[in-house]
Amino acid sequence: KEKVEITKEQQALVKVVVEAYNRHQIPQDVAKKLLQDQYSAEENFLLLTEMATSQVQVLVEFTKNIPGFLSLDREDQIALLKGSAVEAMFLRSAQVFSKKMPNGHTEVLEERIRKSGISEEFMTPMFNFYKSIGELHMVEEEQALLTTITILTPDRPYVKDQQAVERLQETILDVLRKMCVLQHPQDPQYFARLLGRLTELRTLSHYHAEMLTSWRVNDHKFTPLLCEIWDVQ
Ligand SMILES: CCOC(=O)[C@H]1CN(C(=O)c2ccc(F)c(F)c2)CC(C)(C)c2c1[nH]c1ccccc21
Repeated sequence: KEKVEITKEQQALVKVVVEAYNRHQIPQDVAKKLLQDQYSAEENFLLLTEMATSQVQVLVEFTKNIPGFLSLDREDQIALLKGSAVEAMFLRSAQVFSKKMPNGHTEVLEERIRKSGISEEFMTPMFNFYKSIGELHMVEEEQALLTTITILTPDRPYVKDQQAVERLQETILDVLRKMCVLQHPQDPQYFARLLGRLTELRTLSHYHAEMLTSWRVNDHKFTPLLCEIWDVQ
């Protein structure tokens, strides 16, 4: 039985990433606002765009704290951010959605999200993904490292030095794999299941591109930052 142990520098790496991840939490107040009152679809949509805009700002701040990220080529940093923004949004959404809420709140939240002018066809895969993330009961280290792995995906469009990104991603994958073995000794497949979620995430981000076209049709407004990061208009 191979003795799995996390080295001192790996512990330091996890500490930096988790602290950054927790420091850059989305203010939960948007979710609370959505839960508070019954708004119109337009108001719900506006709340969601506010939530997405602040999440992008949070994402940029978070990536600066990923060890090695700022030493990557500047244009590659942008390519990684742009390429992972939607996936990071859905990962964060899933984490917000699967947070323990007073009973009945999750259903209300789901119903409010459904009534925000988004076509029904995207809701099913989206909520299925949230459920599959929720079922993993990830600890915050796993959430932070999984988000980091998503950001450090080497094969995003326009990334020039993929090897440099791969080296960084491998460092994170290695410590996450060890943590999963230590954290879930009874479930040797846990690490594989975590990575399987990243595949589901990519599918969701394809749906998101289609969602955008349907929103444009109903002339929904987006913030300049969202237009930039989501390639809208
Ligand atoms: C963490 C940042 O996440 C977002 O901003 C998501 C939030 N999304 C959620 O399902 C969601 C999850 C938990 C909540 F508590 C909540 F309130 C929403 C997904 C989506 C509906 C597709 C969306 C978001 N922003 C938009 C802007 C315009 C249109 C659509 C969205």
